Amino acid sequence: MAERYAPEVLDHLVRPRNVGEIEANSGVGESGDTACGDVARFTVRIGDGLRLEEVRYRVYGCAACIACGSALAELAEGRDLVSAAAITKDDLLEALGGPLPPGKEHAVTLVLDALHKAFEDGWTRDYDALLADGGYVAPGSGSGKKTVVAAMSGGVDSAVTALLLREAGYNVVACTFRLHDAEPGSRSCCSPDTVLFARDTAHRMGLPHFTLNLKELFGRRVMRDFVGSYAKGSTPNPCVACNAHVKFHAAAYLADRLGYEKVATGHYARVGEGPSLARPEDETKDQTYVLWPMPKELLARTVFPLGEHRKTEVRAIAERNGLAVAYTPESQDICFIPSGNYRDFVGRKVEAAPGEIVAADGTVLGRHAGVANFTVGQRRGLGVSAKTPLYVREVRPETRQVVVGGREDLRTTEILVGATNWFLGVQEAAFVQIRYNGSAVACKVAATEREGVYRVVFEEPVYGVAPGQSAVFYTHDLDRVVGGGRVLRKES
Ligand SMILES: Nc1ncnc2c1ncn2[C@@H]1O[C@H](COP(=O)(O)OP(=O)(O)OP(=O)(O)O)[C@@H](O)[C@H]1O
Repeated sequence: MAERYAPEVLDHLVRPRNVGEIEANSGVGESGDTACGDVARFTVRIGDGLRLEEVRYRVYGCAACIACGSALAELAEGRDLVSAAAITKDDLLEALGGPLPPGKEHAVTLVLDALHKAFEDGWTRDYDALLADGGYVAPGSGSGKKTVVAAMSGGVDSAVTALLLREAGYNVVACTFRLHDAEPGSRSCCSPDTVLFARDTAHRMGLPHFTLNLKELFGRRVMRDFVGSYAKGSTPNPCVACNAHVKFHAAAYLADRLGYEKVATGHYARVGEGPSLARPEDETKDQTYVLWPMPKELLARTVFPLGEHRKTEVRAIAERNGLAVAYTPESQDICFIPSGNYRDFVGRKVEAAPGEIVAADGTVLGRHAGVANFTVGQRRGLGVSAKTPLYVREVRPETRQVVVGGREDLRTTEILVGATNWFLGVQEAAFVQIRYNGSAVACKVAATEREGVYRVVFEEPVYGVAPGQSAVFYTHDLDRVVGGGRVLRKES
């Protein structure tokens, strides 16, 4: 650690480069806050070929921050965007003649973050197409180069994904999505600290990194749907909604803007012929169930490197390569509810309207505070006592009734499935899986007179199937996903 500023730092202080603000800019980024005393603001102008024509900075803070801002602006200007996104803390320190004195290292993080936020702002300004209702599905650039945008959450799976792709000879750009405002102090994938951590991880691997702000899209397509589903008496799966509308579209959007061909995530799945979705090597981590709604055009340009690996190997790869993410815990079920208490989360968003708890014959057994607290198959928290265990059979939001019954009443032998997405021909569907960790049961699938709606008859009964759940169909060898859809309400 240096005891005093290097001559290069002093030079930047005496002759600061690129100070100012670009009026007609392509992106603005600010980091720090006046409470801690240091604020850095970068403006960038991006020209043809994604070249950083101009980079300007302003810093309100200590000498180290000012010198770092000046050095970073000078380093970045004139580069192409991808190369600027790969500038590391060490690159910046090298430009400043070596390490900063103790207590000043934060300056490097501050200015890099402000520059990256300017890039983030630039992408955000331009993605009306991404926010459009149909989502963003490009045909793939097919430039012939091995190029890939790897979605990096800050966890071990996506870090190893990027590493494996780099080792396989791809030009990799890592990107992290801000999906929601993480609850303060949480280790969620979207907390500001996690974005910094993901960027740091990418940079340590020598990879450029971008952040995309997808809060609006995620709020609209995932969180609103999540809350709305409970209020409508149906059971949502936010990971499914995110894969249907957000993650892959965003990665493909960035890939298209960069002229990159492929997109990758750290999901445990394979891309089979067709293309179709195939089960991964590690059956204990199989994520094909939540990937069914991926548009086929996007699957065609997707790589899942972890499909060939077991989780234990993935951690070992991370460890061998000295990645700090090697020991990160498994991510929680729902990324925007780190506490896991989704009833509480929904309860804060939906105005509760009380109603009746009834038996199938209409007998009133009790009262409840709101239908959003119930889901089919639920046993706990009914507030009704009976000699034999009671379960929620049905939620009727229109009459605010929750219908309960015994376990046998949950027995289901047939369902209707809509909003389907098929990778292979429907006739190949031989098994269906109704829950993420459930097992697949043999079934027969037939089209109905309603377009896009299928009748699925189970060969053995399934208990507690809720409307809104995903029904995912597999081939007779159980290896490939034929397609999937959402379970419809009986009367719909
Ligand atoms: N906020 C995010 N930004 C970028 N990519 C993300 C984000 N969240 C998830 N992903 C991508 O989706 C993949 C699957 O997400 P999931 O939430 O299942 O995480 P995971 O299996 O715990 O993976 P990881 O260990 O990488 O966090 C991740 O591996 C990553 O590629």
